[in-house]
Amino acid sequence: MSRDAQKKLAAEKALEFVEDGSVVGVGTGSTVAFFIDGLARMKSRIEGAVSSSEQSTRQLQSHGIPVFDLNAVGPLKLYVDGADECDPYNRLIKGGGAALTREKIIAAASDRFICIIDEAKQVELLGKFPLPVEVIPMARSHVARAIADMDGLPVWREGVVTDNGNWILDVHNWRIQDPVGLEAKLNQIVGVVANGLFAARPADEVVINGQLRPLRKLT
Ligand SMILES: O=C[C@H](O)[C@H](O)[C@H](O)COP(=O)(O)O
Repeated sequence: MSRDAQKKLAAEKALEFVEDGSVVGVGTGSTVAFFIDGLARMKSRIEGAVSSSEQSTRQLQSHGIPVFDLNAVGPLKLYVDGADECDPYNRLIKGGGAALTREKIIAAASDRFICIIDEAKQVELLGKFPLPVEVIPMARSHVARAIADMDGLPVWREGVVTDNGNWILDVHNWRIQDPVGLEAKLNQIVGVVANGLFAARPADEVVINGQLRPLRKLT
């Protein structure tokens, strides 16, 4: 099956968990684009969506799906989003599309986070995909030096400005043994807005090959 077919299959499975009358949290990316197209088919059954990016907002609105401010709707029952990497414990690297901060906010504000991926995103250890870190522009060099001190190799994603007006450093060279620890450590660097590790709040379920994989507890 092609990667696009796998993405579509995952998106279609996630649609089964959208409740009538609900406001759905919507992520960003090529996998979520299939989910939004599916959501359009059932738009009369939902109240609307909270969007994690300008890109997703445009797609939702082009289908006539109302987009709400998170502050106006409170905690969400369901958030659906893709990922760049996923480990066996549903911990993720996200932010390949620079939407990590808003994605993390919506994931935190949702009861249930279903992550939709294709097989190529599955890894044993996170870090082959460079870890995106959103930084306040004036702090770029400061944050880069702090990351270099942690043996990371930060590369500025030049030309990219996030929806929040910030910049992205992509960190190469890390094989991430302790995702929860690294996520917290990066958040301590002054000038970091958010990092693309979703480990403290992993996905509750991952949809892969059309199957829902529940959270596997760390022993
Ligand atoms: O910033 C972007 C998001 O974290 C996406 O969820 C992630 O990059 C996966 O995108 P795609 O479904 O296009 O591979």
